[in-house]
Amino acid sequence: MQLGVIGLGRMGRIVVDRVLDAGHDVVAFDLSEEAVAAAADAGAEPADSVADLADRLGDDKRIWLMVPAGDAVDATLDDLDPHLDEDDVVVDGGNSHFEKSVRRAEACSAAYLDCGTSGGPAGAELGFSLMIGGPQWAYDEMTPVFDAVATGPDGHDRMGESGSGHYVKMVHNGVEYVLMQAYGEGFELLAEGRYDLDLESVSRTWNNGAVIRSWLLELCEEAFREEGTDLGDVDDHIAGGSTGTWTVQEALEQEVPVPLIYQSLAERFGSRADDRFSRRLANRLRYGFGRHEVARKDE
Ligand SMILES: NC(=O)C1=CN([C@@H]2O[C@H](COP(=O)(O)OP(=O)(O)OC[C@H]3O[C@@H](n4cnc5c(N)ncnc54)[C@H](O)[C@@H]3O)[C@@H](O)[C@H]2O)C=CC1
Ligand SMILES: O=C(CO)[C@H](O)[C@H](O)COP(=O)(O)O
Repeated sequence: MQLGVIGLGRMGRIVVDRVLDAGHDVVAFDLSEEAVAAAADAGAEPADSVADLADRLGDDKRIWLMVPAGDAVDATLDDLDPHLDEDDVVVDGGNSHFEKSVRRAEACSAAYLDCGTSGGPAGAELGFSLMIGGPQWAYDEMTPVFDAVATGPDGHDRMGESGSGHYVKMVHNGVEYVLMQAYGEGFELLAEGRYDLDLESVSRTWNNGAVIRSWLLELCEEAFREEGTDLGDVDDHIAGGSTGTWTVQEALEQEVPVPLIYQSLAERFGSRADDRFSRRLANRLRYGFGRHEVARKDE
């Protein structure tokens, strides 16, 4: 099969390499000329625009988008659409909002598959977990590519109709936030608690047979090994949060209680301010109701 890949960053480059390794052909485009040149060095055919990529693919185009979610997806689809027809297939492998994917599928001249991708850069060797939504025929058509990009045939499946792939990935990310928060709280208690513990040793021991072993726990072990048991100079600021926000918004709309996911998201937001208004007000209110001394900033 011949696959066009648009977006050759951390994730798109892995798609290129794994598809080439499986014996398929790849035509590659990115706004970054360096990224295109690097993909060409790896064996892909370089394209210098979206239109050029489409021309090089010929009939029955199979195209994988791995650009940042949002405007970049729409801009790419705007450029691509005049070159597409109903026999073509476009996969969006990024973290797009599922409702946008539904709208894009309706507007796209080709069959459109929304594909939640999990595994991060470690997927270069292991392969990804792929959660796919959209027409069955298009999923079947792309199966050789999904087999190559995923861990194998069990590493991908069609979740259902359009939007369902990105919906499942959105919830996956909400779960990811909670697991990170749970490990974080446990290790914080161990770090601040009664015993002088080596947290790399704790996580390594837990990773070997414990009920709570997992890949995220392996990444905790790696973090303590590389940063030290006190995490060295790693800041207490957590970036990101869009997919967790969408999960909470959807849970509110569906009236499904997800307190742990919300709490984990709130912890992220809280990490971005050292000077919380709510804490300052609570400090002052204790004076109001109890005449407790107000701690002042210059004290
Ligand atoms: N990094 C990760 O661990 C994961 C990322 N994702 C998702 O995969 C998508 C890609 O992520 P990364 O590869 O990490 O991002 P990245 O920032 O490493 O790469 C994005 C690439 O897209 C290119 N690009 C941007 N706009 C473009 C356009 N209009 N046309 C062509 N190329 C364009 C950039 O030049 C860059 O090379 C995002 O939606 C992200 O949320 C999903 C799962 C895991
Ligand atoms: O999807 C992912 C992992 O599964 C990506 O790493 C994503 O970039 C995480 O973003 P955020 O922390 O903002 O939710």
